[in-house]
Amino acid sequence: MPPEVLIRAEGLVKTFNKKNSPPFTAVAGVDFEVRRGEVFGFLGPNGAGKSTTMRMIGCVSPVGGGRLSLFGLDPDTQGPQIRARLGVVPQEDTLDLEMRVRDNLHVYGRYFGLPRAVIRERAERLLEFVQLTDRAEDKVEPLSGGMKRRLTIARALINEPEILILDEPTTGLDPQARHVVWDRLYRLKQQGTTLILTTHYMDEAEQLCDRLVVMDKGRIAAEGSPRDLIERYATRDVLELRFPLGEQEQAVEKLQGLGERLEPLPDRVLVYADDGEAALSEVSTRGLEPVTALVRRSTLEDVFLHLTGRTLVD
Ligand SMILES: Nc1ncnc2c1ncn2[C@@H]1O[C@H](COP(=O)(O)OP(=O)(O)OP(=O)(O)O)[C@@H](O)[C@H]1O
Repeated sequence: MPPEVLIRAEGLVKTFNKKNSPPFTAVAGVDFEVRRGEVFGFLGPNGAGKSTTMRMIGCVSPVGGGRLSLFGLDPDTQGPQIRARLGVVPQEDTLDLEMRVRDNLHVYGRYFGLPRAVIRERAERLLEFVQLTDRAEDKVEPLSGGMKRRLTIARALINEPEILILDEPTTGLDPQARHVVWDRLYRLKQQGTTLILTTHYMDEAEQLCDRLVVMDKGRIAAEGSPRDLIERYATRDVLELRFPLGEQEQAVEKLQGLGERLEPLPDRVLVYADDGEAALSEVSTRGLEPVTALVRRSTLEDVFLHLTGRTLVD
């Protein structure tokens, strides 16, 4: 049996009316399905419409047009029933900084109307899960960014949600803290929780997502697994060449026809070729002397560049 579809969006739209300016469409008709047990990602740069889409999924912002259903329910009329089955980790931490770590979980449990004994048991289990047991009695304020993010994740799990929604879960964290968060999210997936996340980090999308949509300017540019997308929209290798100041334009002329595609960026030229090493030796055959030359595998960043002509992080 194919996995159950938990979220279905068809032609989903969100338009904001702003004073003294024309209406702005942040989400311009997107279609996607999220299946039980998968990690589904929205990858795109700032302003692509990811958070706006998440807010509609989280039933905190009304659907502006098209259709959206979660668990077969309608967010317009059945928001509370849906919210009871969701966990939400917003982009900005909204923890109570003056409160102790453990109390942040207890307050949330009471918000969901859970019995005290259940809250106590779950809070301890979740603190253990996010590795904050030894900080349970501390105030939230002095915790590191990574700890706060983990506590927000624990808080979002207090109602044992079927779907956990994470809006940019590791933005602003240092590399080590990001890896700890990724590890916990991976564990949740193994335990069967469906995860939806937004990110503008291609490494995060590649590490975590089973499937993702590439979003740009309110639209979906492509959909698939990270591997599918790379196979479909990029070559196996990329050769990155940097030339002395002012010499790139001339070099690009000499590079014409090399590999499948050339992508001149302000500070370097990308040569898309399945065999990067062979392309590199052709560079010197053509009499070019780059300052640096690097052969690497294609990533989702290359997919995004191909689809939109821009890099993910400006
Ligand atoms: N309440 C609002 N009123 C007016 N415009 C809005 C509102 N919310 C979002 N927008 C606009 O909609 C566009 C999409 O924003 P959104 O936050 O969904 O993008 P995003 O892909 O999540 O990017 P980010 O990574 O910056 O959160 C932006 O241009 C934003 O300014």
